[in-house]
Amino acid sequence: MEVRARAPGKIILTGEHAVVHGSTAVAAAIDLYTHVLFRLPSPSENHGSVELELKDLGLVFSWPSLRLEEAFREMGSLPSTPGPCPPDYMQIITRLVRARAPGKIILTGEHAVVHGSTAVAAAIDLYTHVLFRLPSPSENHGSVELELKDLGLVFSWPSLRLEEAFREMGSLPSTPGPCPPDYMQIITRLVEEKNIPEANIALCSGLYVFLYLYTSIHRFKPAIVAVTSELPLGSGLGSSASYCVSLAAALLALSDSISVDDGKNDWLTLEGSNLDLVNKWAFEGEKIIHGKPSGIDNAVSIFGKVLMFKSGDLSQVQCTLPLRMLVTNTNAARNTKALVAGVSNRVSRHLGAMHAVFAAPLTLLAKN
Ligand SMILES: Nc1ncnc2c1ncn2[C@@H]1O[C@H](COP(=O)(O)OP(=O)(O)O)[C@@H](O)[C@H]1O
Ligand SMILES: C[C@@](O)(CCOP(=O)(O)O)CC(=O)O
Repeated sequence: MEVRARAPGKIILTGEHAVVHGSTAVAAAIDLYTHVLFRLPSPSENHGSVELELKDLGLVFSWPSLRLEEAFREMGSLPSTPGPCPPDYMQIITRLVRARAPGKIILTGEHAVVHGSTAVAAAIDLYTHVLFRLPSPSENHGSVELELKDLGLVFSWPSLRLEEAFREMGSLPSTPGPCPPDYMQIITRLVEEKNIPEANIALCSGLYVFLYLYTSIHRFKPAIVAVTSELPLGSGLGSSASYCVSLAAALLALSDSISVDDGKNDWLTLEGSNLDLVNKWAFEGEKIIHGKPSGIDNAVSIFGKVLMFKSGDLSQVQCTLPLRMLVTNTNAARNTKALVAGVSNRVSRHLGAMHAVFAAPLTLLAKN
């Protein structure tokens, strides 16, 4: 069964805007139409979804019928006569996820941990928050938008532009792994197009991470992602890891890769394989920002509490008393990627001396 409908556009000859306030307007239909073709799938199509093809934009959206049924189950009854869209209905339609992940403080073993030594780190109660939402139908939003709220910056890539840019890649990654060089080249180009001022150049790596995670998990689907952080950026408190973790968690929560319980309004704590998946993606993000991270920052941001970490293995440190720490922000700008590379350079020149330095804090730990 198939139905086609069309309806024309209009031109307002006089009274535009005034008409909103009760004045008279004169308008005429024009002979440009929007066409809708609506068809029920044939039995052989084995089609269990509601599919929307926005042909002019080359976009297809599909919602499995079972998914819709599950999402709207909490609504007592669904509207069936024309009326304003009820707010709870709109919330289900727009789909919105908030995720947050904490920063960290490394108590001992910073840098040494990159070279296989043990480090001890604790999560702190300052968070990066990510809000990820799919636009409502009325927003007419054909872009992937990233709002960095604290910095007052908005970056937007039209979905069609992303699709065109990535067309040359055979297949896009969909499981966590290092960003392939040709993928990174395309991402770099997409960020360069934004002409980021020199003062904000450190942000570029955060944008690379965003585009890598977003396109790997959600391809080119239009969406709005807003980031805010309680952490100072680039001050050693792990803002990059908490950015990567909260971003990965928010993106995965609205994907098919992990399922979260929609029914609850409170914060959910991810567990088990879901947590591991977020950790893997976040670590790939950290690699983009830091070059060769140890993985301690994302591990602490993911698992919380106080952790002892060595070459990817971690164990929880039992603390019976609440830890109170006084942290001072020196406001001295630093670049973790360059520092990590600098230490590696020193290790290659003075191996013995550097290993003695790395081992010293552990001797202290062992004595206490
Ligand atoms: N809230 C955020 N918004 C955008 N980018 C962020 C945010 N937090 C961290 N980043 C990214 O992480 C980088 C800071 O990482 P890094 O230099 O390792 O410092 P930190 O010690 O805070 O982790 C920023 O330059 C940016 O690329
Ligand atoms: C220097 C290092 O030990 C920690 C980096 O932490 P931060 O991103 O500067 O907060 C590097 C690492 O462990 O990957």
